[in-house]
Amino acid sequence: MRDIADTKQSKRLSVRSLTHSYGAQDAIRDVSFDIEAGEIVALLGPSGCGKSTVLRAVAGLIQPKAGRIELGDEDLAGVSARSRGIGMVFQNYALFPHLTVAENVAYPLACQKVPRAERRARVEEMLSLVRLEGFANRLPRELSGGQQQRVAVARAIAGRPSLLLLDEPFGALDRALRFDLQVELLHLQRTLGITTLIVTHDQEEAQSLASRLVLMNKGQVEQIDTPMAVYDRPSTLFVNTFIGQANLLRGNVVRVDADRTEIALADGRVLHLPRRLNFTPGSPVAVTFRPEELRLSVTDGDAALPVRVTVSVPLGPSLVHDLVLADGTGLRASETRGPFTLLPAPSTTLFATIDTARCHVFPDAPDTTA
Ligand SMILES: Nc1ncnc2c1ncn2[C@@H]1O[C@H](COP(=O)(O)OP(=O)(O)OP(=O)(O)O)[C@@H](O)[C@H]1O
Repeated sequence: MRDIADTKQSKRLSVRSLTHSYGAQDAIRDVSFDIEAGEIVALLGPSGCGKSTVLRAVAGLIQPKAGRIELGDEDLAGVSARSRGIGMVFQNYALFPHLTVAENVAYPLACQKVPRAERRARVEEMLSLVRLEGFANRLPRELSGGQQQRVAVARAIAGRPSLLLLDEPFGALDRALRFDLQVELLHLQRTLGITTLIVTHDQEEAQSLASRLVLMNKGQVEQIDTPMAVYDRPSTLFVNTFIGQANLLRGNVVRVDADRTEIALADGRVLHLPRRLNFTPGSPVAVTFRPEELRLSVTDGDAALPVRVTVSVPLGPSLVHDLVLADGTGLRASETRGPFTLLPAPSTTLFATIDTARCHVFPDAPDTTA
């Protein structure tokens, strides 16, 4: 372990204005982000948003139409995939089926012409890192899915890459195993300090592994921030609705004062937000708020919205309520469950108050909706 940790040569990855198209349609446009040496960053976004295209370009598997990729001080434009010093683990990046576990892990070392004795020592070290010491002579088909992915990780890091690329590495595994492997990967990544880019469409995976997220939508970057910042301070409506759960109400700005903004909702009720927002009166807006930012009461209040309970579900320590407004708009509220919390009966009418200090407001143009 000390051997590899001491000789790590993690490098900073810099991606600038990366653009690529397959045929006439742009797959990614003007994508820029950096990963500091030793950092783990997740590319996150819905299916088809261009995550794998970015990864393939970084790996050297496709030649991007425009943009610049640098690893350390080196521009990767003219560097072949093999010579980039990058380790890769893909969801379906199959192990060589006819080679044993040890031979699979040794493969990149053989390509690098590492002497046989050193190769053997390195394979042992890698298998111990991924906790597969006793499995060296097995064939891949004699391993479980999780064990196979561990071998794939061992193979990817055996060549001491300066960058590790992971594309949905645990996508094929069940939830519990996925979690175990995520924890192991995080430990491994921290031990070795390898600069890592992970692609996933699973936001929990991204949030639990990465120090920063690159949120992509329709081929473009929407926000780059820490997991907490993208949740608390989403910069676009897409990010707000993609990360975590968000309720959405449409309305129009009716008045903007120095310290408050009034928004008329579709049903005529007016929300008073305790801050000045940068909208002109008349602007159509989308108001969003998390389920935990909606408070329910049995009595009507000043700015409360009457809601009908569809269903209330206890989820561990929380109680989640699905609600519907008179115009049919669905809302979700969640509250911490106490020993005396009662489940409201379906169809009960309650009054919902939005935490207007915490809700977000975005321009409501068709192209900003998720
Ligand atoms: N080889 C290809 N030929 C043509 N179009 C492609 C090719 N690969 C990807 N695309 C298209 O480019 C866009 C981006 O695809 P990409 O695979 O990068 O998305 P993704 O975010 O990784 O999706 P997923 O999460 O489903 O893997 C999509 O519209 C996809 O259909």
